[in-house]
Amino acid sequence: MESNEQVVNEMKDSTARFFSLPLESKKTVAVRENGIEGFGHHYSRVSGKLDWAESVILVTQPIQDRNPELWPTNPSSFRDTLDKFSIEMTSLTMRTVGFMAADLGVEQEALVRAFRGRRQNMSLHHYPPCRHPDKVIGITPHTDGLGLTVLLQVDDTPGLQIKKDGTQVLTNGAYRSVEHRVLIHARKSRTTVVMFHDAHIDGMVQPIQEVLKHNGAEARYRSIEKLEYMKGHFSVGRE
Ligand SMILES: O=C(O)CCC(=O)C(=O)O
Ligand SMILES: [Fe+2]
Repeated sequence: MESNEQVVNEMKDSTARFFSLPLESKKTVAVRENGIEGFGHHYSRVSGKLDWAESVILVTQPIQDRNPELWPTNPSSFRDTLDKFSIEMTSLTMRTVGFMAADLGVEQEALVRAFRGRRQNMSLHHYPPCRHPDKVIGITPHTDGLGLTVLLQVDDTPGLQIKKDGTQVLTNGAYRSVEHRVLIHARKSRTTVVMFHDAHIDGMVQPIQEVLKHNGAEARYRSIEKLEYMKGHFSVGRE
């Protein structure tokens, strides 16, 4: 059994090695027409500045939603590492959500059940340096929209900028979804691994009843179906 530190190190190492491969190798898992998953420049729809991020987007949980043909095989252990890392991040998320429940003063289960068995997506990002950083953008301002994001920085290059608060529905605003963007460094590359954890109960995005009850508060957000919520978030979120 490997320690979680070993799994995290393997993940950092494999991600850095993958992005250092020649473009042709990376293109073996290129995003397909009308697809979302795979390797490519995912943010090129954004106008104004040149999209400088190379990314791999993958669905990692639940297992039956995976598209293994888009999972990199170089380094050869990469798929195995991705699988182990995904499990680690699920477990980290569940523990974190447990702490959040304690902080909110509700039963752990009230919050944990919104996350259990839900979708987990992964983005691997590589931001090469650019001598004219003001001409390019890593990722334009956005909020992440799903339940909880865990970010692993592979190196120490700065770039993530947090701008202002947005809102968070599940906790009725107690935890906020923060707007952020990624800027490019003039001399150093930056690599990150980002895990997005979805949360909803019975297909609805809404404040959790126990949280409202505990605070004796009115719901600050209307209940909305998961699919409607996603459409709304991602049509404005990334532009
Ligand atoms: O790479 C980063 O630092 C942040 C990436 C990010 O915000 C995202 O993928 O949503
Ligand atoms: Fe983000």
